[in-house]
Amino acid sequence: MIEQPTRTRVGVSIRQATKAYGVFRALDDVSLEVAPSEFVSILGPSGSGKTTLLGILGGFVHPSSGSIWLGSRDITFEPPHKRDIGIVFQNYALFPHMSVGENITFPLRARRLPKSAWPEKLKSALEMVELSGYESRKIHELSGGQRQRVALARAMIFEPGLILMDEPLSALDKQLRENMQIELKRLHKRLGATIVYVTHDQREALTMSDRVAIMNKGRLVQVDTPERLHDHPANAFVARFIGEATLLPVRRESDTLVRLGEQALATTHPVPDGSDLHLVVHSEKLVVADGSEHPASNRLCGIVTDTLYQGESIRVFVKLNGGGELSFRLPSNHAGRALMKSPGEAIMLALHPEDTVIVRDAG
Ligand SMILES: Nc1ncnc2c1ncn2[C@@H]1O[C@H](COP(=O)(O)OP(=O)(O)OP(=O)(O)O)[C@@H](O)[C@H]1O
Repeated sequence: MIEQPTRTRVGVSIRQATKAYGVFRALDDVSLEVAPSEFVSILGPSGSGKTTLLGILGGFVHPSSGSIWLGSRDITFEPPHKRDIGIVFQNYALFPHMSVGENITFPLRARRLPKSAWPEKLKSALEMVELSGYESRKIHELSGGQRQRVALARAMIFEPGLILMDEPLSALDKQLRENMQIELKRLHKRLGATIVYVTHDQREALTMSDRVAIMNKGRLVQVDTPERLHDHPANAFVARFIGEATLLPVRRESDTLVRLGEQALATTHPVPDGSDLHLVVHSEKLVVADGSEHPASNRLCGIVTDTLYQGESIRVFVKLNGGGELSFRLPSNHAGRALMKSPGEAIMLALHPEDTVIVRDAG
């Protein structure tokens, strides 16, 4: 394994960037600071502006206003090849007629680095992605995961200050994709490169990133650690987008109390002001109330409407007595099955006040 101590670790700063196409704003006043060595994912629904944001970082899209900084350098008007940025695309964009070695050293050729410096750089790039000995192979002789690693080595060989990735794993099957997520995360830890990663897969973003930036309609809605995003979404849009959550309308009673129908629910988190409030119920935070739950837990009563076997878990759908529906999961093991109810049976669920999260509507 090779460390790359020579790598310049720089942060990137997007300042009040807007991209307008006529009256439509693909990006609307977006500011984002990515720290040196940080891994930040951009996550959002289709058309929310992720690729546009990556494009203005890479220099393929010119912002209508605002500026882009790489460390202390204003790169807003620099062409892509002068930006010191490595890019990995979804389809890898490898040259099929070239060998692995020729593909990886391509950026050195493009940058006119003396040929005498290539072998050493190629050797460490191959070691970095664990493909030593593959330099003569043709691209079509590689697996999807290996191709992805070649693309990564090619993006990293010139030691760029910033690496941009646009859905780089989306063409891989589920198993390989999950392995590559872990591999990429390890690689990032080892190399300390600054990475901005676009994905529409929330699980991928939560798994890999130091922070995730959630986009909607050209704007950043929340930029936070995966844990904060999941457990403390800024609003109903983020709550619906992250994790498996049901949102139920509630009324504010006090700073620590809301009402769901006639049922009072306590929370340890300050209840936001306003009349458009929702309780965020993540299925994994609900437990069947069987006496073993925390005594301060909120209780939700209802009738089981359906059960769905999903391999590692059983998803149980419940119609609440006060109106509203939600689902929760039981592990598909002996203990889980012991708590199972059949459709038509009454059930009581417990939700700890710390897991009782209230958000405002997206607004
Ligand atoms: N050249 C263009 N002219 C006009 N509108 C554009 C142009 N490029 C992008 N857009 C619009 O800007 C919005 C954001 O597009 P963008 O490609 O950044 O979204 P995205 O979040 O990457 O979506 P996806 O996940 O589908 O790739 C979309 O509504 C798109 O139609």
